[in-house]
Amino acid sequence: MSPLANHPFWKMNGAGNEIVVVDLRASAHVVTAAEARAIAADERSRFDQMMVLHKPRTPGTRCFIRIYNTDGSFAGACGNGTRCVAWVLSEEDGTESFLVETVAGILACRRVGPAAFSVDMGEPKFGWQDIPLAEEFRDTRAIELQIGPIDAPILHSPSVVSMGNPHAIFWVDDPYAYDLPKIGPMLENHPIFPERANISLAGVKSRDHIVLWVWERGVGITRACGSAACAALVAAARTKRTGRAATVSLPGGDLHIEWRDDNHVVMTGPTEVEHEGRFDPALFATAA
Ligand SMILES: N[C@@H](CCC[C@H](N)C(=O)O)C(=O)O
Repeated sequence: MSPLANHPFWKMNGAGNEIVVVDLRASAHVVTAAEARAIAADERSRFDQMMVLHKPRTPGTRCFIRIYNTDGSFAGACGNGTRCVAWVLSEEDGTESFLVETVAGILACRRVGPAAFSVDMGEPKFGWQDIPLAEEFRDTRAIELQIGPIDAPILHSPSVVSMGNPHAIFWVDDPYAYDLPKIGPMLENHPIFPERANISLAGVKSRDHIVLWVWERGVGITRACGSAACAALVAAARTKRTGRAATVSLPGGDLHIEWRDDNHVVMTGPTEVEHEGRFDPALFATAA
């Protein structure tokens, strides 16, 4: 039987981003990529990201979180998923402010409504080696990358940012005017991104409003991406397109992003529980 069977499980979403939370704090098991893919492949547990809770690694934190994409790959950050974890932890003991940890660092979570949370997503990184990129670019506000005919590119000159995971943001008038399902995977897997990248089309509507459509690394098109919303706001502010706070409108809903003067990026948004229970052992009859 799978080591995940009978452990607590929540099927949730964060602004439409499909999230599964699994509580393995009572287990030493580390979910394999094959197990993650099997879970994502079953309608009862399909996800864009799976957030697996492990025992805390750092005193003062509630848990260490491993983040898996649909394809079984690891991710360093997941804003929408972290808000869903925050809901689980707040419901567990009634607290409304606490710390969690991912490979990207320690994140402060705060309940701001019955189903709304703010997460300090940490500090953005802009160095070409931090994104990472395969070659040096001194100004990551706009790098030399384009797609389409050389003399009439479809998209070009993206900003790149790391929020603990790699993001490329292309600036366009109408994000939905592009065939992102077709161009997304070409850009995700472009050799300039040695760890692949999340690809966003961003339409700046005002100094405090961005419309965003995202092709996520290891997933595809999603209805929302919290770390992409953070990356887009930071990149927009760096390039003087917006101020340091904005509403980011994604297909699944709005997120509020603030890039504070202490360089931390705070994301605020909704969570929703779709169903919860314990992992069904039969689900893993097929898992390798
Ligand atoms: N949807 C997430 C992003 C998850 C990770 C991303 N696909 C990656 O591989 O970096 C979010 O809300 O941030």
